[in-house]
Amino acid sequence: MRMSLLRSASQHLRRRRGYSSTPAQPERKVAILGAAGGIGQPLALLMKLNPLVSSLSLYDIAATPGVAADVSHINTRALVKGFVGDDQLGEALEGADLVIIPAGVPRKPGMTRDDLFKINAGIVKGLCTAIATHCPNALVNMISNPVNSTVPIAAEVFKKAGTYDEKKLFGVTTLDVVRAKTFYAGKANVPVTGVNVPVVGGHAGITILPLFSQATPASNALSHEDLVALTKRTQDGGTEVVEAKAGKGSATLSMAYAGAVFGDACLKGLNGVPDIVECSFVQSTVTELPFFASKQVTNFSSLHEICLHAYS
Ligand SMILES: NC(=O)C1=CN([C@@H]2O[C@H](COP(=O)(O)OP(=O)(O)OC[C@H]3O[C@@H](n4cnc5c(N)ncnc54)[C@H](O)[C@@H]3O)[C@@H](O)[C@H]2O)C=CC1
Ligand SMILES: O=C([O-])CC(=O)C(=O)O
Repeated sequence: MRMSLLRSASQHLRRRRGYSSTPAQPERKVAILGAAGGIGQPLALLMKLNPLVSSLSLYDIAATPGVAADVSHINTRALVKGFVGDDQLGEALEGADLVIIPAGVPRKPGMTRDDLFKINAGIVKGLCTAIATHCPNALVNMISNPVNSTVPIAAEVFKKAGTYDEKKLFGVTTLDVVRAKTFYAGKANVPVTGVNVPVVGGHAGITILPLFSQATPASNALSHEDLVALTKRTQDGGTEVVEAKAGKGSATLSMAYAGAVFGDACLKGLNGVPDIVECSFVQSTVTELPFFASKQVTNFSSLHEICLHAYS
């Protein structure tokens, strides 16, 4: 009796967190486009470890079958399939609930994210055209840079195809939040696990605006100079990694972690878990800018219908 009560209480808790293990657990297909890359591979690993994923579709223009074979041996729920080349893109996307896009070239030292625009805009345009055809209802998490431009490009592609739903398109700015939390905890000398810092604006240089005034737990140990230095370090976090990697790309492992955190929040939203809050670069009315990163609460009034409420 005691054991069965404990079991049912634990199942209830898991269901509330979106990790139900009952037969009613929803099937969720996640597709990663650019899955063979520096971000794509560790992101594939992390999504394979996520119990909310039932099907994981790994697509790239290069070498995905090897990555898929490797990840598929891990004994977790998600069934993994690898797809490669233009011909297999449609099959990779068919029925996806969530599409995560880290496809595109990364920066080298001396470049800005805007220098990636020409090549990555074309890649994103092609991939979003296929999403509009094969999984028009999917949530889209855009990682490819420059996020400040690739998200509006994706929106235009979806508008042209007649499938645009602004509540389903997200620029992934979670890495800025991850960095702000880490740097703040270090400076304020508080345990990082309990720290939260909203980051608004965009995902490039001074458009990245960490709101340390709203950080929790609040710290009065930090001087104005500390806050200025923390803000600058968060804004320059990407460049710090690009320079440290000295020509061998930009952040991949921390980005894969951040992408997995944001992807998990989207899946929980789809599963009806209430009040999941993450910052993201979305179509917005918070400022006069058409797109702006701010805190988003994901709620689902019905399956596949996501309602995002921006906080100002
Ligand atoms: N939003 C963010 O916070 C961050 C964004 N990034 C961006 O993510 C992107 C990827 O970075 P990495 O993984 O380091 O680069 P990478 O070069 O290691 O991997 C990119 C992958 O995309 C694939 N690819 C290229 N064109 C494709 C297409 N049309 N369809 C499918 N796959 C395609 C390549 O074959 C490669 O495997 C870059 O644009 C980078 O700037 C990187 C870090 C943080
Ligand atoms: O800096 C870059 O090029 C990659 C990126 O967006 C980041 O690490 O925040």
